[in-house]
Order: sequence, then C-alpha cells, then structure tokens
Amino acid sequence: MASPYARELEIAQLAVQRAAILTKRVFHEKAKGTVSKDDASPVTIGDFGAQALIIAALRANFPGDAIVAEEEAAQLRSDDKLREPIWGLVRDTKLEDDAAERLLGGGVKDVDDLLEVLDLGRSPGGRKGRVWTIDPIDGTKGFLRGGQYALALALLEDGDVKVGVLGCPNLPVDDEAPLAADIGANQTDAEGRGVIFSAVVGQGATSRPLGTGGLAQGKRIKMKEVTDMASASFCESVESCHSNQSEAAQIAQRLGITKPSVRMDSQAKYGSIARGAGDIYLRLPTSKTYQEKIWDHAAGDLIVREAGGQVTDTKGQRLDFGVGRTLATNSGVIAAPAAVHGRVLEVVQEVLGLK
Ligand SMILES: Nc1ncnc2c1ncn2[C@@H]1O[C@H](COP(=O)(O)O)[C@@H](OP(=O)(O)O)[C@H]1O
Ligand SMILES: [Mg+2]
Ligand SMILES: [Mg+2]
Ligand SMILES: [Mg+2]
Repeated sequence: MASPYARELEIAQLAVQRAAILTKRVFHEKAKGTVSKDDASPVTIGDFGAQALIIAALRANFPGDAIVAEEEAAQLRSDDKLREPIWGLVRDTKLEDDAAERLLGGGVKDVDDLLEVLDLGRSPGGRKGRVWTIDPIDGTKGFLRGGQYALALALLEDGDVKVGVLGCPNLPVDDEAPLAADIGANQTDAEGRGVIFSAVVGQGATSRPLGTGGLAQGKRIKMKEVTDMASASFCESVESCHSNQSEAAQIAQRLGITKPSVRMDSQAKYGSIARGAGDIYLRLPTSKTYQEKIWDHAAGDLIVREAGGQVTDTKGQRLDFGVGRTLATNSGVIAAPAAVHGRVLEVVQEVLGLK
C-alpha cells in the first residue's frame, strides 16, 4: 500500500515545481508587474501566475478540498494591463517532462478562468476538513530585491499540517553548503540552485533539486545539533518591519550567540534550518495587532518539526493553523532544534517581558 499522503505529496511537489518555472521567468525580467495591495505590500505578476497554476493543479486533482491562498483576483478584474501578461505566463508554463505534466494536469482555460481559479483560494480555513494553504511567492520583497523567496504549499487536515512543500529557487541544492553571508542578497537561480523541501507528518523531511522536468529523488534532511550556543546563529527576516531585530540581538547576546544573524527573506529560513545549514529561526512581533498568516508558516512548520525541530510561538505554544486564515492565537515564531528550543524560549520570554 502506498504511504499516507503519497499522492498529495507528489501533486504538491509537481505543482510547486511547475509554478517555480513561472516565478523564475519573472525573476529574470526587469519589469515584474509590481502593484501595491491594500495593505501597501507588493504583489507581482509572478505571485498571481504561480497561485493560478498551483490552484489549477489542486482543482484538477483534489476538487473537494478547500484552499486558503494569499492573493485574489479583485485587482486584476479592473486592470487588463496586469491581467494579460499573467495570462500569457500561465498559458505557456508547463513541466518539461510530458508524463509529469499529464500527471499534474489542471490547466487554466482562458482569462475568465484565470480570475476564477485565483479566487478559489478565498476559503476562511478553520478546524474542519482538508484545507490547502498557498503562498505563491513568499518573500515578495526578497523576490523584487534579488534575494531569497519561496513557493509554499501545505495540506491541513482538521487544522493540523499533514503535508508541506517549499520550493526555494535561489537556495543551493547542496544541503551541506553552509549559509553564506550573502545568502539573502544578490541571488541567482543559476546552475546548482533551486531546491524543494518536503515533509509528510510522521514520515520525516526531505530535500531534492527543484528542476523543471519531473521530480528527482529526495534525500532525508535533519536539523544540526546545537551543542554550543557560541557556534550557533539566528536566521531572521531581512525586513525589520516583519521581525524585531533589536530584541533578537539582545536575545542572542543573553544566549551567548556571537555570530551575526543570517538574514534572508521567506520560508527559505525554515528550509535552511531544517537541513542544518542554519540553526534557529526567530520571528519576533513588531506590533501588537499584526496576525501572522497561515500560508507564511504551514509548510515550514511541518518541515522543521519532521527534521527534528520544535516550532512554537513566543508564548511557547504550537502554531495553531485551525483558527482561520491567520495564526490569530499565536505571537511570533521560535523554530529550533528540539534540544535547545526550551532554552531559547526562556530567554525570548525574559527579553520580551513575558515571564
Ligand atoms: N508586520 C508584519 N509582521 C510579520 N510579518 C509580516 C508583516 N507584514 C507582512 N508580513 C509577512 O511577512 C512575509 C515575508 O516574511 P519574511 O520577512 O520572513 O520574508 C510576507 O509574505 P509575502 O512576501 O508572501 O507577502 C508577509 O505575509
Ligand atoms: Mg504578500
Ligand atoms: Mg508570505
Ligand atoms: Mg506571498
């Protein structure tokens, strides 16, 4: 008998792989069709196109499942200048391997279907049933800056993450490659770059080359053991408005961490610590009102936990993906090897005044 979630995993990986062909094309274009959303955050034709391709694959393979996706069609309905290039990209993007493309299935018929597909991602989420979360480009600011970004897809069942897939086109394929100081800036997806991290609950986490054809063999990944805090470092956001960097510096100092933080955009942080290239991912709230989005964390949370890590918020609670489109009951994120998570949490709570 096939292992649980085998089909969901395969379809999710192929969907991410195909959508990454599209985002890589946009990454190399000077004009990325960037517009501002209501909350002033950027979105590009790459975000819309990748989301459409991923949802089309889910619609074809798992028609009964709900979908919580970051983007929606509203802006495109009134803007054909934006809509047309997205449609062109979606229409023309296929996996190089015909058999894999057939297996994935799920095309977008025309421009109207494109808008319809994008809006299939407006489920409110919740505690019941199967819900896919999609972040078509996580780290859009990194994508625009030429840094790291990720395509994130996860399956929740009754609020728990069962399958997580992260495509990271600009990370090295090699799990052993240490995090270079410039990992967060001036990136390419040239030869030797592009990795898919995946996890299924209870089955461990893997990495494999992202590629453009069909899926390569996966390799087991594991977090690095941190025996001595002095040799560890934090992975943090590049954007100081996404995570409080001065509090992180105080926490590092109290823990005896001397190395500078590695700053990179997107859930590439979760993937990097899951494969032992980095150590500890900290995300500290910058405001009392911001609620983290489930698509920003679902895939990364499972991949780190299946690689031997522990993921909680700053209160020490597991991330709860069953309360809706946001992590309304959580505050910040601490992802670390299980053996040191408790110590990091303790110091986070001291510095944040939570104990
Ligand atoms: N004030 C805030 N605090 C924390 N995260 C925020 C934020 N404003 C936006 N974000 C989220 O931060 C994500 C990027 O995280 P990171 O800084 O780790 O790269 C964004 O995802 P998108 O780029 O998909 O919009 C966005 O959802
Ligand atoms: Mg966004
Ligand atoms: Mg995101
Ligand atoms: Mg996004």
